[in-house]
Amino acid sequence: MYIIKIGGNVLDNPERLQRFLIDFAQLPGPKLLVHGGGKIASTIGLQLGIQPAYVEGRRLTDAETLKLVTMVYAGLINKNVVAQLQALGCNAIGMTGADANAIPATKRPVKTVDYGFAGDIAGPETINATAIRALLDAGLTPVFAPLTHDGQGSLLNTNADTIASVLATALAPYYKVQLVYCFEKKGVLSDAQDDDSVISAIDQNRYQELKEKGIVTDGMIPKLDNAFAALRQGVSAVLIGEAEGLPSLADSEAFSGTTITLRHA
Ligand SMILES: Nc1ncnc2c1ncn2[C@@H]1O[C@H](COP(=O)(O)OP(=O)(O)O)[C@@H](O)[C@H]1O
Ligand SMILES: CC(=O)N[C@@H](CCC(=O)OP(=O)(O)O)C(=O)O
Repeated sequence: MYIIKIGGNVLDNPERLQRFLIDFAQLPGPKLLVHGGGKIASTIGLQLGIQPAYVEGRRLTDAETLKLVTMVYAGLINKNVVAQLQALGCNAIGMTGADANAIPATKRPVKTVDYGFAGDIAGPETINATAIRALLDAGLTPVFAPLTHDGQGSLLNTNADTIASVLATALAPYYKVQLVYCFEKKGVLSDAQDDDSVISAIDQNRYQELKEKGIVTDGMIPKLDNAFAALRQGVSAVLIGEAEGLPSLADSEAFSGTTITLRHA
């Protein structure tokens, strides 16, 4: 099955999003979509007087920000993506981690930084894979917003790349899972200024090297950490590429993005 993550810079662009959803709707077999939306939440937050703040790629989520991201992720983005997929003949069902107790989490403990209502997922074993499989078996396509819950009535904000990785790992015992991170660039680049400098494959050693040289930075670090975590825990394949790359997934030769591997092939 396919687990696809779509990032905020594509969600923010109606034409690119529509093209991506057309391709996603056409993917064969069971599939699941995880969306981000950090950029849209920040833009709408600023209009409401809420300043975005991040530490190491994770948003500081105070009580007001939690309300904001709940409205934006679970409401505006999730429901519009579901409606667009319905129009394309894909029977999507919108989800957060609270729905069907799909993704329980715990509020991140305060150490040097107080992340507020940010949720940490203990591991794939805490995911309600039974409920997600029931949806897939019913022919539905779950569309996850990046929200989890603490089991005591509070939603929590969780990085969308992490949600995609943990869901892929939790479903790996039941399906041959291909996890694909789609974003606005063609893949992991060796030169941030050159869109065509895609690195075709990255293993763990190369990743260390790229990090040390400052070639891989910012949001790409948690994305790659999540990619390797998924591979180590039974996910069959992890790919990072542009949103327009979905039609090439069936043919690995045709895929022009970055393939993540544990060790060099
Ligand atoms: N070597 C690299 N190649 C491509 N993108 C990179 C690289 N290093 C850092 N990045 C940054 O990582 C970002 C993607 O991660 P993230 O901000 O989490 O976005 P999203 O969640 O939308 O996928 C890119 O927009 C880019 O700015
Ligand atoms: C805790 C945390 O950082 N949550 C993220 C969730 C959204 C997200 O991951 O969006 P992209 O995939 O578009 O970056 C945030 O609020 O930005």
